[in-house]
Amino acid sequence: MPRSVSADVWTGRIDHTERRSSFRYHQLVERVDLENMPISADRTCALIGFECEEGVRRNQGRVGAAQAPNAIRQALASLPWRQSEGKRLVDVGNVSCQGDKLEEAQEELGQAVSELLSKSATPIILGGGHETLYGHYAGVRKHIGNDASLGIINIDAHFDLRSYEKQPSSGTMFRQILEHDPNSRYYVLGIQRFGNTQELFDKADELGVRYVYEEEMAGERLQDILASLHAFIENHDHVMLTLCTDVLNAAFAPGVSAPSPFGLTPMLVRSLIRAVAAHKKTLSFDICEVNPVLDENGRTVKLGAYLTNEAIMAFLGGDNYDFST
Ligand SMILES: N=CN[C@@H](CCC(=O)O)C(=O)O
Ligand SMILES: [Mn+2]
Ligand SMILES: [Mn+2]
Repeated sequence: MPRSVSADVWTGRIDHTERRSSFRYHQLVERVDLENMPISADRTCALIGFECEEGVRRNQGRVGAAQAPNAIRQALASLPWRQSEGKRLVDVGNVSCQGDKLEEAQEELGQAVSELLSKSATPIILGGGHETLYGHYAGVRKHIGNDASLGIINIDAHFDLRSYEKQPSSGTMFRQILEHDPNSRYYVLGIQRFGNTQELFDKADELGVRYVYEEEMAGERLQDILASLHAFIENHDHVMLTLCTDVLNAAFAPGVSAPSPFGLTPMLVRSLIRAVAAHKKTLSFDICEVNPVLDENGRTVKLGAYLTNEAIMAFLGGDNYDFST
């Protein structure tokens, strides 16, 4: 079971104590116990953190991502809450990796994600290294059953299709999934031509992975990409979305294990998140690889919080947030 976070994490500027139109996240979020959480009648997003960097460590990366869940919460706390009554945000706390027990932590996260889905809440998972995705996936698959088709959309500079023969890591998850699950398909956007070895491109082709290079995503091509994303979503029973923050240009997101000098702009990533999270087939979202230890003046954490806010707003919808067109 996740452990709840301290109330200190959810503090920030207060403009008014009662007028909802002046509320920020920290005035609205409800810290709840997953075990006792009722089935949601209202549209509800549920934050769950995954304090884990063991996958990054195993993948020879730079650790620090385990500190991201609470750092992202603190950055979210002061953002304005612009949703009408009847739209809720709950926080069920953090699952933490103990020592090198990555697989146990991923299982625990999967259990929690599946419980959230069964309570009609939309899981918003704050990673953690990108190994968070495997726990996220396990929870979604448990909830939808083995026969439903699942489209996994990854916004990432990397394929994460490495061999897991020795051990799973933050670079292996999609190969783990595709080699065991015939009903899952993988679409990754933002691939760096020189951020992946030829072996990984070959593996992507072998496993039927659909991918778009970062350099193909600028300008007018975005409309075609959004159309292809829409078609991918339509072709599956359910969809899940994962964001590997290192897909962003290193100038905007220096606080990641493997920065991308030619990465995407925040505005483009925002468009992708809005398009996918607004679709009714999309069940859940995770943000991974934010590393507060490597950050510069909190800018990656802040950007991570803003992109998480975009996902939450798109899931909850409403007059100002109808991104589904
Ligand atoms: N999560 C993925 N990480 C990348 C790291 C690449 C790098 O360190 O350059 C990968 O495994 O390919
Ligand atoms: Mn990546
Ligand atoms: Mn990744």
